[in-house]
Amino acid sequence: MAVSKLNDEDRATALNHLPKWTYDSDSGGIRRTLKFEDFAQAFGFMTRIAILAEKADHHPEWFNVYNRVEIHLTTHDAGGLSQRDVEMANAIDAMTA
Ligand SMILES: C[C@H](O)[C@H](O)[C@H]1CNC2=NC(N)=NC(=O)C2=N1
Repeated sequence: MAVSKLNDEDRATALNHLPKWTYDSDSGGIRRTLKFEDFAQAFGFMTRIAILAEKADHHPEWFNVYNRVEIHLTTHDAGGLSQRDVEMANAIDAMTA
């Protein structure tokens, strides 16, 4: 399914609803860092996201050290932030609320 990059206005609106995420103008994506109690909690979270990502065919870029997970969401096919990233960010927020 074709997916397009959000324009500036739609991106600003989306980011207003995602206060835990930071726009990275260099990459055109959004970032959030999460901290868990320990590695098992962090990895369990990553596993749940991995299942969602496979279903959505939309995959996060991420980095994990012990209890910290740094997530970067961008849409390679669109060359920046798309609605798919916004949906993934919302799913992540819902899972960590
Ligand atoms: C062929 C397949 O649909 C694409 O490569 C999907 C897979 N996962 C993806 N994940 C992300 N983050 N961006 C994409 O453009 C993307 N494309």
